[in-house]
Amino acid sequence: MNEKTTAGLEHLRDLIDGVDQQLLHLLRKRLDLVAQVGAVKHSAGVPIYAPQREASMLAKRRDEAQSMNISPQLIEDILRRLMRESYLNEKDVGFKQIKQDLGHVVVVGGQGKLGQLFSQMLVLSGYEVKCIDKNDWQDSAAIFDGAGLVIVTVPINVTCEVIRDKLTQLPENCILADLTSIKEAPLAAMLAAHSGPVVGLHPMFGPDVGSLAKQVVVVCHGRHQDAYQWLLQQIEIWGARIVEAEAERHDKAMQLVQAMRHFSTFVYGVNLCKEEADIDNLLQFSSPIYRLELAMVGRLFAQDPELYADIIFAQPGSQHAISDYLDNYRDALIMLQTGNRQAFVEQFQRVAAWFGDFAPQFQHESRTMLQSVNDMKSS
Ligand SMILES: C=C(O[C@@H]1C=C(C(=O)O)C=C[C@H]1O)C(=O)O
Repeated sequence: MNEKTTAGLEHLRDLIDGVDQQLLHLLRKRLDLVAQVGAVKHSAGVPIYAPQREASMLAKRRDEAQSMNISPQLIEDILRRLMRESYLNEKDVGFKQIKQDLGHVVVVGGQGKLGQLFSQMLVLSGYEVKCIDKNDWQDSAAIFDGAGLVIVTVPINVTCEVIRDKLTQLPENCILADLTSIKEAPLAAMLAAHSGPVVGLHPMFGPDVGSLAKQVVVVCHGRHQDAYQWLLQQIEIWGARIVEAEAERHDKAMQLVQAMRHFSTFVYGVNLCKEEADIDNLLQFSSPIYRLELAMVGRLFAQDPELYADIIFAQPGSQHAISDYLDNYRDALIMLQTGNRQAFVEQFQRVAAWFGDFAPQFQHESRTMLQSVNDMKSS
């Protein structure tokens, strides 16, 4: 490389640094505005996440980008990342308290990670929260006295037992709710233990989410919906979307969405371990999709085995879903063993037709994810 070109390059790089610094100032300005939005939302009780505003803003910026000869996807990516930052910043000012005269909240299992997250959100919304953990039952009568809401978030395998044995003496108008990832049995146990308002909740996220914006909370109605409607509204203010479901259908879906999926991820990990796969080496040869897949498998093993055992063992019906999967795996293996390439292709086409429009939609979505996996590489 000759001197002159290098000097030219250095000059351009200085200009780029200058533009990036301007970008930083603009980002600061945007974050300050978002903080103001957060304060206004807090006092008005407006949800942190505003999907319509986001959609219309993205559409306008995409159009403008197009007319400036900038890729619309580029501005969309940048704005989506900024909006994620906004949710975290808006959270700092706290949330409007929807129910002023509730009395306190008791979180049963308050030391668990999900219990801590919900306690934090409730405290950020002005509620007084008391926790009960497994060693605190001797004081429970005093803790429950005057409670307006009791949230049960203990391991699945003891949930029904705790409800049945410990939650029969709650104040009459107190709301009893649970956060268990299965719903039918805990809901029935709550309805039997308590004659006041009852609601089953299933937050469809782990405790490591930075914000509840865009997350889903499944609601299975129990009794006296009018009495706990404010709680659903409060959760919406935190940014989450409420999805109503019937307990039995929810549990059936969980056999596929959770039990079978986590189980196959578990087996994938077992297989890598038994094969003594060299992860460093695999990563070197990995495409972004493989890296993403490995990350999804690896992240399971960074978490609590008890939690996954609970989820997988929670419903007897999950065995059938998992065993059907094994049958399909075996059938597919037979195609391979018998060299039946044609059968493979035909099966593939059948499944593709069954996915229908979802297949291209998923391809599109995953492309963006894969690109960000690639962006994260630093060598
Ligand atoms: C800033 C707001 O809150 C959120 C963040 C947005 C942003 O960063 O642009 C847009 C919509 C909301 O989901 C708002 O409501 O305007």
